[in-house]
Order: sequence, then C-alpha cells, then structure tokens
Amino acid sequence: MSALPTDEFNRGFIEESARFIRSQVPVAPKLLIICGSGLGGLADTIEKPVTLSYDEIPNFPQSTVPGHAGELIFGTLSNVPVVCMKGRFHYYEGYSLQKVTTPIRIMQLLGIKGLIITNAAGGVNKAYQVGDIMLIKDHLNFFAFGGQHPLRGPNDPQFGARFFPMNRAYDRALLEVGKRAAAEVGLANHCHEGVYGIYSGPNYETVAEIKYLQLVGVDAIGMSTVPEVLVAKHCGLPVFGFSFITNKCVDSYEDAEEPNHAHILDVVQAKAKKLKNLVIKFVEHTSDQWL
Ligand SMILES: O=P(O)(O)O[C@H]1O[C@H](CO)[C@@H](O)[C@H]1O
Ligand code: HPA
Repeated sequence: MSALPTDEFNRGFIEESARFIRSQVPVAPKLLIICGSGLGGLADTIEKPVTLSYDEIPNFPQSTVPGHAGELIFGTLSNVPVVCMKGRFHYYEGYSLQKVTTPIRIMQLLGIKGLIITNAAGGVNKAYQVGDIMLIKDHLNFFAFGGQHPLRGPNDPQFGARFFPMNRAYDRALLEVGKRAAAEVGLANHCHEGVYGIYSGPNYETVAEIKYLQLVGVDAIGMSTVPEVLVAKHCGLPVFGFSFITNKCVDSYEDAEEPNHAHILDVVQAKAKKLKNLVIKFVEHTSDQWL
C-alpha cells in the first residue's frame, strides 16, 4: 500500500527531529521567525546564536532555493528565546505540503508560543511600491480551492482539532503592534495592511492571472507562507506576518518588465537593515506574551 503523505508528518517522525534539536540547543525557543527569500539577515540580530544546519537534523527538509541558507539560528531577541529559520520550504521544490510545514510542528513540540512569518512578494495592489511592506491581515489560499492542504489526512488531535477557524488567522493585536513597530523604524509611509495570495510557482504570474488577482482582492502574491500559517493555526499559535514587496506585478501587455529572483534578492538586501529593526521592535513590544 502506498504511504499516506501524512506518514512524514506524524508525531513519531517529528519527535525524532525535536529530540535531536533539544540535545543540541541549551534554551528552548519561545518564538519562531521564518525568513522569506533573502530575509535570512533577520537572524543576524539574534544574541548568543547557536546554528544548526538543516542537514544535521533528522527528517528535516533541505533548502534548495537561492536566498534560503538552510540553517536554524537559536538565541535571544529582547531576552526572548527565539529560533530563526534561515530558509523555508516551498511546494514547487517538490516537497509535499506536509513536508513544507513539518518545521512548524517540530517547533511546536519544542515549546514555541508564536510565529513571525515573512516573505518576499510581488505587489498586486497598484498602490504598492517596491520596498514597501505589507502586514498580512488575511490570505487567499488558492491551494485549498483546488483541494490541496497540509492537514489533509488523519488528524492528530494532540496538535489540534480536525476543523478549525481561519477568520482571525493573523492576530489583530499583533498586527497593531506591527504597525507601531513599522512607524518606529521609519516605515510608516511604506507600510500597508493587505491580503496575501499563494500561487504555486515556480513561474511568476501571467498578465491575465495578475488581473484576476486584482479582481479577487489579493494585494501581494507569493509562493509560500499560507501552508505554514495553516499548520500554526491548527496547533493554536498566534501569527504575525509581513510581506516585503520586491517587485510590482506586471498587469499590462505593454510592460516589458519581468520579475527575476536574483533581482528580488537584491531588493531585499537594500532594505535589510530596516526590516531587521522592524523585527527587533516587534519582539521588544511583545516580549511578555512569549515568556
Ligand atoms: O515566499 P518566499 O520564500 O519569501 O519566496 C518568494 O520568492 C520566490 C520567488 O522569487 C518564491 O519562492 C516566492 O515565494
Ligand atoms: N510572484 C510570486 N512570488 C513572488 C513574486 C511575484 O511577483 N515576487 C516575489 N515572490
């Protein structure tokens, strides 16, 4: 009989990874920070860092995308024990949605109390400019409309309930803190609240697809984040997320501009310091919640 995709998502499998990490890391993390494409520099701000390479950890997926180093960085930020994932996994890499999201479950077993999730995304909303940030207030999960879900298969009630709400997936109070933190680091005029849409990739969108996304209310489009947020919400973790707008999506046949991953990484690099400061401020303002 062929294995269910959930075989790689079950408790025994994930516990093996968690046990290994516990044996290597002096302090259990309270907060997980997932770094989007090129955003690995967010981990530079972590104090007393301890690095584990993904290839050392049993059952952990491997990063295959440029701009995703493939390392876990443990340490503290504003006295909060954190772990930063320098490198996330995407469905287009060939991983199942279960595999893409196993790190969330592993970190939940290690005791995290919340998730900060980041990504590089294309600006679908015409008002968004390259270099802006969008605090994620909601998402459109096109995978789910097609019946693809990381939680398809037997439910493990020790992680969460079979059926669970997503209408407040992106914590409203944390979003307000994010807004305040953005203003404090000088991003007030470059900060939006919006809806993230997931596209499978690996190609960027066609003009017709961008026009469709504009119609259905997507503000920024990327190829990640949604699966991780689903699994985080399933196990009860509050989520704060932001997209960094690396390119304006092309919605006209007259426009010869083409999105390009190397360029996207350069754009992130240019704003890296402000984004780091944003995360530092956010953790500073919310530290009591995680300890
Ligand atoms: O979502 P992150 O991992 O930031 O990466 C984004 O950047 C890549 C495309 O340039 C895609 O993987 C897209 O999802
Ligand atoms: N589309 C999809 N994913 C992306 C984009 C985009 O325009 N920019 C960065 N990640």
